[in-house]
Amino acid sequence: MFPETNKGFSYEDCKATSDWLLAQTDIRPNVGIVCGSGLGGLADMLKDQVVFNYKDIPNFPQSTVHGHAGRLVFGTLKGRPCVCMQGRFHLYEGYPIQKITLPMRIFKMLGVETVILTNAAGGLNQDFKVGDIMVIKDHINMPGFAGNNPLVGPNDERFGVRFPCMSDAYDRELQQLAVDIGQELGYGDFLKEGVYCVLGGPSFETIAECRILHKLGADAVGMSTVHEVIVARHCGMRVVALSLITNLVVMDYDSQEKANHEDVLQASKLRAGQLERLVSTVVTRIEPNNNYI
Ligand SMILES: O=P(O)(O)O[C@H]1O[C@H](CO)[C@@H](O)[C@H]1O
Ligand code: HPA
Repeated sequence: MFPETNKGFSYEDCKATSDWLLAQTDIRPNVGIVCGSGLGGLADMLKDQVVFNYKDIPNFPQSTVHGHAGRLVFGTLKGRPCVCMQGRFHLYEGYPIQKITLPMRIFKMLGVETVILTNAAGGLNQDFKVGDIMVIKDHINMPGFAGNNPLVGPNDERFGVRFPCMSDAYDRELQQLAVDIGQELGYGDFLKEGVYCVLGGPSFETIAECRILHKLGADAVGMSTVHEVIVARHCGMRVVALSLITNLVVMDYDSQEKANHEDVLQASKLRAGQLERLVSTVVTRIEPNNNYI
């Protein structure tokens, strides 16, 4: 009934991968972190590291994008066991959508309860500046409008329900926690909240496309995160996601600005340290019993 490419990985495939990982480390993470473009330094914060190259992990795709190292790092952050993807997968790399989101199901099987995702994104909101950190409160899944959703294909109820709710995709308490911590750290001037819109990429948006996205209510645009969030929510993990605004999109035909990935990576360096501090503080305030301190 479903074409071969939509079948994704079975529960047993995912279990084989997570068992393979668990057999090689004593760390039992309850927080999973995904590093966006140029934000791989987040993984370097982990102590007592056990590192796996993606190429060595059964069933894992390979990272092909500059700024995504391709390593799964287990470790502790101020004593809290974590696992961190130093490099994620994107639709435009050519992998089936079920493959780019496979790590979320592996996270779940490793024992992860909370996923913290980061990304580099283009700012659509006219009040945003390069270097702003946006706490994502909602998303627009553009590829999903055309049926490109990671949950397409047979549904295995052991992962989650056939029709998962997405109106609560971004955990409100965790959002508030991120905002509160941002304020405490003195980030008020560059801490924003908003809606992230995902496109397939890899071409950046045209001026007309940016204008539409802005009119639709998106504050930032990128090529990731949303697919991972859908799969993470499907299997019941809580999600908080942060966009680093690395460029302002071009909305004006008189502008000479041109988006490019090297500038994105360069700009992510500006705030990488502060973003790392925000994420690590969020991690230390999440209790294993899912309460916040
Ligand atoms: O979303 P992350 O992985 O941070 O990467 C962003 O940066 C790349 C474009 O420069 C795209 O892949 C976009 O999605
Ligand atoms: O302007 C952008 N568009 C899409 N993805 C991005 N990732 C960083 N910046 C951008």
